[in-house]
Amino acid sequence: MLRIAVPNKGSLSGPAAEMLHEAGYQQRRESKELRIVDPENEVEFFYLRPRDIAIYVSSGRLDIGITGRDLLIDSGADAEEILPLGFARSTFRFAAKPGTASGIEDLKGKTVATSYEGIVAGHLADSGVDASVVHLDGAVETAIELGVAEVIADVVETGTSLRNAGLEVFGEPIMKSEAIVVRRTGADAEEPKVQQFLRRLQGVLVARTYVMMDYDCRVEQLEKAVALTPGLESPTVSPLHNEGWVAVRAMVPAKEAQRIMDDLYAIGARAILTTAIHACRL
Ligand SMILES: Nc1ncnc2c1ncn2[C@@H]1O[C@H](COP(=O)(O)OP(=O)(O)OP(=O)(O)O)[C@@H](O)[C@H]1O
Ligand SMILES: O=P(O)(O)OC[C@H]1O[C@H](OP(=O)(O)OP(=O)(O)O)[C@H](O)[C@@H]1O
Ligand SMILES: [Mg+2]
Repeated sequence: MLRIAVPNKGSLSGPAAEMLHEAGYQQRRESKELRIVDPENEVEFFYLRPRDIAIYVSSGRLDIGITGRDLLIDSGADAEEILPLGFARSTFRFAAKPGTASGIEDLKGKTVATSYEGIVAGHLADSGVDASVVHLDGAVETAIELGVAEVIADVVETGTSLRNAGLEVFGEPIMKSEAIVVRRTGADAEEPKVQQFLRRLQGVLVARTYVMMDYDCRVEQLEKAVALTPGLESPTVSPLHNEGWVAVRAMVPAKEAQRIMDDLYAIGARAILTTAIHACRL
């Protein structure tokens, strides 16, 4: 049975459960459940604090886990990223009152408040900057107003929390994060159960980003049309009853679907349809 760690709370937990559900796995019915078994899929899910997940996985007691890239790096655990999942995207940045600092070199001798001490201490050491780090559990934006630190380092998504606290980011982003799948560093990459789990999640990612497109076009326009819809391997082309016409079917990126439909129409394609993909294996 594959043992998988899933975030039990916070920004990662809802979207992770949704993705697992879309991939055909049973998920817990109420938020207090700590573990569930999905016997049909031979998987056991453990609901853990996102911050702890890389540590459990590195111990080898759990096979894989879903966490944030920033949390993996912060933990320093012996675990590695094997698949990015595209949700909970954020950057990790320094911020301060406007005019306080413009680059990391300005942090010398200052105090930085953060919930991600591992990332910040590592980044300061790599940059050769001598600054103090104070660990806070959350709401670190308030630490400057309350005099605990001159600078903070925190997760930034929309920037609303910083704006509300009258703070501004400075310097280069320390890192970019998103939800990821992790496993113990050097664990068997070919393990069939792990591979099957990853293929299912990849199927969800593709189903979310692609749509299926069908259209009819004249044979003379086929090469131009196929250049607009190259598909993954290559599009399916079938003859139509009307001579001189073919039907074409290909997957296209959902974001580009409307533009591609306009371009196909412009070269004479007709009956252009898109349909959602619910699941797939590539
Ligand atoms: N506003 C946000 N937008 C996108 N990702 C976020 C946001 N806040 C936190 N994250 C991501 O969520 C993960 C942290 O999860 P964690 O549960 O520790 O904190 P949280 O989501 O802020 O929840 P809480 O503060 O309620 O405990 C990190 O990977 C972080 O990058
Ligand atoms: O750029 P934004 O869109 O404002 O998002 C970033 C904020 O979201 C998270 O805070 P959360 O609400 O989880 O509170 P916390 O600081 O207590 O973790 C994070 O710690 C930032 O404060
Ligand atoms: Mg938070």
